[in-house]
Amino acid sequence: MKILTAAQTRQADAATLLAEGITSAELMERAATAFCHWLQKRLPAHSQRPMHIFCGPGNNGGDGLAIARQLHEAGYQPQVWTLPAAQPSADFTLNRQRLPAGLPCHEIQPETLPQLPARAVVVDALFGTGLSRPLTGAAAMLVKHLNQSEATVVAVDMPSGLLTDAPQSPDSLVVRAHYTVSFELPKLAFLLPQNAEFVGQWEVLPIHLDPTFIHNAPVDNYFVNDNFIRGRLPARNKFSHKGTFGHALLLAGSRGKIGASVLAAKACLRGGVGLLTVRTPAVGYPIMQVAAPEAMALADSATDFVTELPDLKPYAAVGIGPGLGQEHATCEVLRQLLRKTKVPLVLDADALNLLGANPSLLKLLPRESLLTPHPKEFERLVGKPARDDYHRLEQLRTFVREHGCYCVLKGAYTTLAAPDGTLYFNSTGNPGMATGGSGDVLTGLLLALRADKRLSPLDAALLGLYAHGRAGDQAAQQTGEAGLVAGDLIRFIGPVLQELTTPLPGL
Ligand SMILES: NC(=O)C1=CN([C@@H]2O[C@H](COP(=O)(O)OP(=O)(O)OC[C@H]3O[C@@H](n4cnc5c(N)ncnc54)[C@H](OP(=O)(O)O)[C@@H]3O)[C@@H](O)[C@H]2O)[C@@H](O)CC1
Ligand SMILES: Nc1ncnc2c1ncn2[C@@H]1O[C@H](COP(=O)(O)OP(=O)(O)O)[C@@H](O)[C@H]1O
Ligand SMILES: [K+]
Repeated sequence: MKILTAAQTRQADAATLLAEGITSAELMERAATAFCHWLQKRLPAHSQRPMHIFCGPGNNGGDGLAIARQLHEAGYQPQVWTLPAAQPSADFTLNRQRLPAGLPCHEIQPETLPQLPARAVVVDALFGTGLSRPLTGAAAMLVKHLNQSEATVVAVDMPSGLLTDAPQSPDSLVVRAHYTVSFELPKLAFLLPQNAEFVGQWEVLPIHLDPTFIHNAPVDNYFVNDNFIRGRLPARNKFSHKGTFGHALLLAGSRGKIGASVLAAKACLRGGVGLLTVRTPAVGYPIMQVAAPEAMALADSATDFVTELPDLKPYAAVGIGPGLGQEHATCEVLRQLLRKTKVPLVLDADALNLLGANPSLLKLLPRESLLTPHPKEFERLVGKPARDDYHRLEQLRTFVREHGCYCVLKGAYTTLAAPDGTLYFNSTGNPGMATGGSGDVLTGLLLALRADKRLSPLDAALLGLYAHGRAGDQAAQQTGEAGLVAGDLIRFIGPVLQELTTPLPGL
């Protein structure tokens, strides 16, 4: 799914009017109907909860007025509030005129702000994608009032005051919505941690914007949902053998962190690798052999950490990092690996910390390597903290372009950056996965997919992220989010990959 900018959304709007031969008021009516259906499913008219719809001067306000009329017709009793405005938009004016006589509509004044008890439902239709500057005056006063109330707030398209694809100044006022109901495609603002307190739970409803426009629109950002993933994992050929799926090498573990290597090894095996060899410090050798008998283990001559790089000839892909430690000898293993390898690399955890601490290593990074930092590891990699979440995304684009690599910034909506700077925001996963070892499982799974010669680097990375999150979602249904441990994810990798496998075409 593409993520459009605010400007592109306006163009999509215009293209739709042209392609369908409809008026902007008709498209607005469609958006309002979609919103009302969403609300009616959750809040029946007979609930009798007080409802206040706050409308701004533009088309977001126009949506609010159309929503008010439609809800009134469906038996709700909303009250409408408009901001004083010198030049409201044409569709605002039209929908203001179309309000039925029995529907109360007031202009907002400081002394007439309504009481908003906890039972009240607020529809925020003040500003959407047309926001052009921080809120001041009556709008600012109203947003403060909404944010101080205990009412349930549902934002139309955007929480008012939030910009669609750029950070606003830190002291800007923004509505804190519990729900944001938007149209057609997700907005970049919804995917960033710094906006979570404003956006709440978000959803996009289809309003059938022109598919040709969307298809042709050039974008930097994609939202990775089920549709986007379908068709990327081919079914296994009847005559395939373990060589088809590759022999992976994993360098992982140190004393006290052999568990990380076991989690990554098991995830790699469940991710469908043909063969797996794990280079483990001697202390991990018996543990690995017992915990993951399907994997071959190569014991290092050092007891506590990895100090020797095995001969790389047999391997189709190499993963390095989980539980590795940052000993000097281990750093030298990484250096040799970066120099010698000719096959895909997956780098995680301490391998990334070593890269961050040794810029000379970063220069050796082979093209198309896949790095999987969480935000702190990413900060160590680039050497300076991000000003905000938008700046971090820019740092990510710069980093992958400079190093010709793929980089996965982990967290909610884990973001994959491709070497050309395109960003892919993953839609699966849940906060239950914020538990030690989840990242090790991801490394193992990605290693398996990079060893599979049938997959492009991009498809392997997208599939790995999506399947990892989906395994987390399925695991959490059984364990609950708090009860989820990283090992639970591994059990679900196989079934999830099966679900995502492309079936034969139907007859
Ligand atoms: N394709 C779709 O998805 C569809 C989108 N639709 C809806 O249209 C919405 C976009 O409408 P929009 O372009 O009219 O912008 P909107 O957000 O109402 O604000 C613009 C007005 O606010 C003003 N203004 C701006 N900032 C301000 C400030 N800080 N303080 C005070 N005023 C400020 C600005 O004035 P100006 O900047 O010109 O001075 C202008 O008057 C979109 O979010 C969705 O709800 C649907 O109807 C149909 C399908
Ligand atoms: N709130 C969340 N929503 C979705 N996924 C999450 C969330 N928190 C963590 N995750 C996922 O869990 C994994 C955690 O990785 P990481 O921080 O490296 O953990 P560890 O180092 O303990 O293995 C990442 O894949 C991340 O995307
Ligand atoms: K709004």
